[in-house]
Amino acid sequence: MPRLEIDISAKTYRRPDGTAVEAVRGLRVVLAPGEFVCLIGPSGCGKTTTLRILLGLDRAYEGRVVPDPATLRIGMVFQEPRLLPWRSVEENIRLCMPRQHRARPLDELFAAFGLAEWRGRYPGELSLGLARRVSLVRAIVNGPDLLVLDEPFVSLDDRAAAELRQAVMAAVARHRMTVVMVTHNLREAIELADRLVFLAPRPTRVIEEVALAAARPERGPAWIEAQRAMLAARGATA
Ligand SMILES: Nc1ncnc2c1ncn2[C@@H]1O[C@H](COP(=O)(O)OP(=O)(O)OP(=O)(O)O)[C@@H](O)[C@H]1O
Repeated sequence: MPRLEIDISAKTYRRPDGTAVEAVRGLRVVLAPGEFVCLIGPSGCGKTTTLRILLGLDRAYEGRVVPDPATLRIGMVFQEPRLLPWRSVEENIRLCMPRQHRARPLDELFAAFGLAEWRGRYPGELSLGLARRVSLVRAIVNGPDLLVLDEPFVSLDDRAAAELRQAVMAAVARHRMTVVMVTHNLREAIELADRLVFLAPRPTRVIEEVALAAARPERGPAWIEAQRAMLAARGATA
């Protein structure tokens, strides 16, 4: 994975009545290879718009993403796990693998993510936390260059969110990839990210960047709370 540059000088939507909605203006984020960056911003500021541009789903903007998203292998975890309901957990994962690799053993992968006992089950039998974990494994099974997580912990209870954070850490430890996560939750961002990028209200841009140097396993609750309090005192908000 090379260095990733997201440079959006302007993104404007047109409402059906012709009026303009300026979603992004002058947003620039540069990610080092293997870096984990969290985008934190208020509701409606333009986070989804930025992710859609990063994923190559929206090309109607001024600016550029380098390298072109079309040339990258990207794994994506949406809030909605988007699993095929008529396929088992294992089939959901194998179906997104290249045909020539589909038969490869996945026992170790399922075990590493606590999914061994769930591989034969169907999405309708899974809790939201488990379904997102399956969606995470599906996103990384082919070794992406870039992993994009859109509010992955929203609507989970504390335990399910903690288990999913462990799974994200396991994914990052197992496979070196650049990660972009969008979140409203400052604590979760502090627990996981190498760098926090705070976004302004719409039209969004970067207002502050904070590097977090501590190794992830050393980020206990007291450390996370101290960082959060320090950022809150400086006026950085989620
Ligand atoms: N297709 C569209 N047409 C017009 N306006 C749009 C369109 N899509 C998004 N917007 C507006 O652009 C702004 C940014 O939207 P976006 O979904 O990117 O924000 P967000 O930060 O992801 O929001 P949230 O935190 O609620 O998920 C919002 O004001 C939204 O109403």
